[in-house]
Amino acid sequence: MTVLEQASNLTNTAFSHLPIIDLANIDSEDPAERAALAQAVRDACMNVGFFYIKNHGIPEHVLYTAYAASQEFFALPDTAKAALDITSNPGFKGYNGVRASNNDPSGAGDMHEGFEFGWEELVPRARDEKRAHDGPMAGANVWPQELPTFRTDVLTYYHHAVNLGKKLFPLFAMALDLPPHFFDDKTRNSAAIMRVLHYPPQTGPVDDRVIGIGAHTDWECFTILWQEPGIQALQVLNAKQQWVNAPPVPGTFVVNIADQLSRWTNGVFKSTVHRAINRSGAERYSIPLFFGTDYDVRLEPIPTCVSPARPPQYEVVTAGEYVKARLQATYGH
Ligand SMILES: O=C(O)CCC(=O)C(=O)O
Ligand SMILES: [Fe+2]
Repeated sequence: MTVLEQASNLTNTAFSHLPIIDLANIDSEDPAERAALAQAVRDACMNVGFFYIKNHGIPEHVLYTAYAASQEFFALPDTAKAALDITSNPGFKGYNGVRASNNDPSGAGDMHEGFEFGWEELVPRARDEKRAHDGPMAGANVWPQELPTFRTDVLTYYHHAVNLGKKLFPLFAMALDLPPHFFDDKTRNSAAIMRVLHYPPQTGPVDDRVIGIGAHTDWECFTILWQEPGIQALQVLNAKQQWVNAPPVPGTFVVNIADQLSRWTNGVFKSTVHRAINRSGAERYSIPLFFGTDYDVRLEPIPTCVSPARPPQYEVVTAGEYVKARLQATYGH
């Protein structure tokens, strides 16, 4: 079945859990195995917009080191974190405090603090060609001077996650009836933003307008999310408007389709609403990587996703313009 045939046959059943996709065959030489994997990805992207991936290949110690570094960062005094405030750096890099962001326009501020950074070589370069095309999103990363290994600890995980993201694009391409390398020349410059997040526990009565992160969709192509083990917080909205829990599953990441890929696929892939509430009583940390296309790519509908019966649904914008507009709305500047 072509991608559009499958899209027009969708029954819109409300999902009750997120599928788990095993990436063990991602490098398989066997076309049948790769096709089966691409079909599983297509089903998940059309029906849910979210899935877990296992056998992703990122070593546990890399994750643990980034996690430990983020705990140290958020334990710094407020003055040290405020010195890196996201509103004083171009290109939305740096720290945002508790309730400084608001992902749900009907909310009153997200109950988390975060720290954002984008592409940077592990060995810094005076002029990084990969950053020369960032346009509206241009701006260097900032790092806490108090923690000498923080930069390396989180950037090491960043590079692993970016490499994993690059391996997912051929699967998305195959799922969309495109040649496997369709996205290669649109993802040369790794427009990928990582955010380390800290959610204080919310106990007792909770104002629904002030939750960990309010209901939202993500803005890039897809997100690869690491969640703190053992703490349920993430919830995903299904077609019946029910919140479905997406608990951490050991050895997996959550992957979700975001707005760029949904717009690019003319709505064939779903960018699904989600939120997080930490009612566990303990601190919670999570680390999303938002993987976009190069910021100068125009999000024109992919040809396999358009037909007379399914005309283009979205205005064409560049990826950078789209992300910047959403960041401005969320951080209020
Ligand atoms: O922390 C989480 O589980 C979700 C974070 C999230 O949705 C986001 O940062 O966009
Ligand atoms: Fe999100």
